[in-house]
Amino acid sequence: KLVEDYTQSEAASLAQQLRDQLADYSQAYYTQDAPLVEDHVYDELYRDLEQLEAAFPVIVTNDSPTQKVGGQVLPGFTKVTHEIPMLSMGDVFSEAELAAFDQRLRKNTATEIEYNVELKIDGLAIDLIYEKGRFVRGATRGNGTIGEDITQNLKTIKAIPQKLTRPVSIEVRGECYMPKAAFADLNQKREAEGQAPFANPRNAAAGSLRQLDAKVAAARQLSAFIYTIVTFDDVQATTQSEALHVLAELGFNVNPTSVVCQNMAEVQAFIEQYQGTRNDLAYGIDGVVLKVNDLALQRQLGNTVKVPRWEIAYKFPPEEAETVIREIEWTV
Ligand SMILES: NC(=O)c1cc2c(=O)c3cc(F)ccc3oc2nc1N
Repeated sequence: KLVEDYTQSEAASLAQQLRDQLADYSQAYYTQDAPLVEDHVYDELYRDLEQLEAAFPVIVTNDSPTQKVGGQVLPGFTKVTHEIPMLSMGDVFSEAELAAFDQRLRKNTATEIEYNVELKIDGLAIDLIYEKGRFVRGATRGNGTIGEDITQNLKTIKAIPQKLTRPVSIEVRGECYMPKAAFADLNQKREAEGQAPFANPRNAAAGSLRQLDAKVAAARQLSAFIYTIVTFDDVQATTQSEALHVLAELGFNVNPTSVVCQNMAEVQAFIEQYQGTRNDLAYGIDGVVLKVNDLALQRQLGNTVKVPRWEIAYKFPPEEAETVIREIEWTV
């Protein structure tokens, strides 16, 4: 049937079927790492939806995948207030400091402690707010209390769902990053156009999210991993590892490599595993994050003015330095 042969209500219901199908396909593609259909199938359905919405503009919905790429260029970013401050993490650079963190915690708490250990994605922190399962606002950390509203740019990131698998109202946080391959492509283009290349994927991601024209941000192939549930009105979790499962069930892209460790020997094994193989990852990491797994204990330990007491980031030695040293050894 040609688009013109449909009545408006037929077009509206067909468009919604297409949107639901496309949402299932992109969710599977970005969260289960298991595409349900070939890309060309997705593209054909997407084009059908675009044609239906072009023929009947009134049927467009704001969560339609066709609306992911922003419309007008913004004059600037409006400010947003984080009701619950977005803190940064304390960090340590040696195993000794890491052991001291662990000792200090164990001294302060009567109960046993297990950690949820996660890769430290080298990107920038983002805050996402969903109302009844729909993405309504995305923001940068800013100074922790005042951030910038970058909803329009975050809507262009395929790994950030417009609609959750359940109509829950929730605030979550994660890391927006540029995959290494996208970073290499972007710098190749920039050098071909005589523009200065970005120094690293983190700067490239930050620069892309600061774009006032969402079409530019959309072209930057950004991605995101979500790692924190901020509000628990509509969802429950008692540990960080459980919270990550809940986030994945809701349709968020969650990094698959975190593990629960009972002691520092297990933490050390995780560090050694990933410090050595970080070059094989499709995204940049600059360390690992240890989090007290029990959420009630996290709340009991609380935060200092700047950082949570219940987590620490262990930073890997900078890899650039290692390669430079290796080259010098080679020439000698
Ligand atoms: N870069 C990261 O991969 C990463 C970063 C943070 C944070 O910055 C962070 C900051 C907080 F105040 C609390 C929890 C956090 O958890 C985190 N977890 C992660 N995996």
